[in-house]
Amino acid sequence: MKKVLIAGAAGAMGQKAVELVNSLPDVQLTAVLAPHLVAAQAAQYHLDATVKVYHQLADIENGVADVWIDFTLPDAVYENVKFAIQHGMRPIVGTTGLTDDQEEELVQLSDQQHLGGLIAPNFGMSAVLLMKFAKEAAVYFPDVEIIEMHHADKKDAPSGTALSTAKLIDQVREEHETSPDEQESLPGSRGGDYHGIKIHAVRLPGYIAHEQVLFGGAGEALTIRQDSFDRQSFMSGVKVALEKIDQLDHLVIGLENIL
Ligand SMILES: NC(=O)C1=CN([C@@H]2O[C@H](COP(=O)(O)OP(=O)(O)OC[C@H]3O[C@@H](n4cnc5c(N)ncnc54)[C@H](OP(=O)(O)O)[C@@H]3O)[C@@H](O)[C@H]2O)C=CC1
Ligand SMILES: O=C(O)C1=N[C@H](C(=O)O)C[C@H](O)C1
Repeated sequence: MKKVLIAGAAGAMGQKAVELVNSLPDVQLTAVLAPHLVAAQAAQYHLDATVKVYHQLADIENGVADVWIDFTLPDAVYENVKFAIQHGMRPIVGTTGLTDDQEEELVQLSDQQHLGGLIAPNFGMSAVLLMKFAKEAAVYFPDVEIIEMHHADKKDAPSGTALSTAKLIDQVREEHETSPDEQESLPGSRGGDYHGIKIHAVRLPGYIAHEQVLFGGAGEALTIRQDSFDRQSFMSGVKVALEKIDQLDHLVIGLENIL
């Protein structure tokens, strides 16, 4: 039986992860890290009496779990995952906002500890396919912009998925000039800029997680779009990660690399 700790168990994604782990026969939820969850709320969050509730990293006991699932916040994820690896727990990380340097440090640390894991900016199949198709299209359409749309509570911008999409496109598209004399009469109007790829982040109630990649060519355009209408859409990816985690001998970046 694989023992699992969920960090961020009281959050929107953490609650879905608790439901998933509770539904699987060969894994057991043994602990959660949830800073503000009090004992009286445990049942409401589907945590049975055997689940240990920790409020801070320092309290977590050795051996409490084999796997660390992280759906927390951009400013917490690095310390959490470092702690997990240092204490022998294989990380499955959905939290976005890790910098390239932090990701690299965690990969090195997991190599030193001979511990595999996964960091995935998106566990949804539609987003994984969108990124794959966008990378393919960018070879033929180097002019591209990204629009991501999320719920109003999202803390980070742009989304991890949008940033990953831009990085994948950047790997394949040919060097080319963007309009050098462009001027913004309202600062920020043209969006964020990743190596010349504009990223626009929309935050509105009613949305969950959506992305469009717009390619423009001479007299034609191509739009690739994905929509996550429900957070359940991310759970099939987390389930695959749980199934494969023991076979990973490296900290893998991207769900597509374990499918
Ligand atoms: N990879 C993927 O497929 C997906 C990734 N995400 C990402 O997952 C992350 C979480 O999203 P979401 O669930 O919507 O966010 P929420 O704000 O709903 O939940 C975040 C949770 O993290 C908890 N938390 C805050 N600080 C810490 C800490 N230091 N240690 C442990 N827990 C902490 C919060 O607890 P409290 O409120 O008590 O402070 C809260 O319950 C985001 O980065 C988001 O981008 C989201 C969807 C899909
Ligand atoms: O915060 C979210 O909701 C999501 N975050 C991830 C991201 O930043 O890409 C994945 C998905 O877009 C939902």
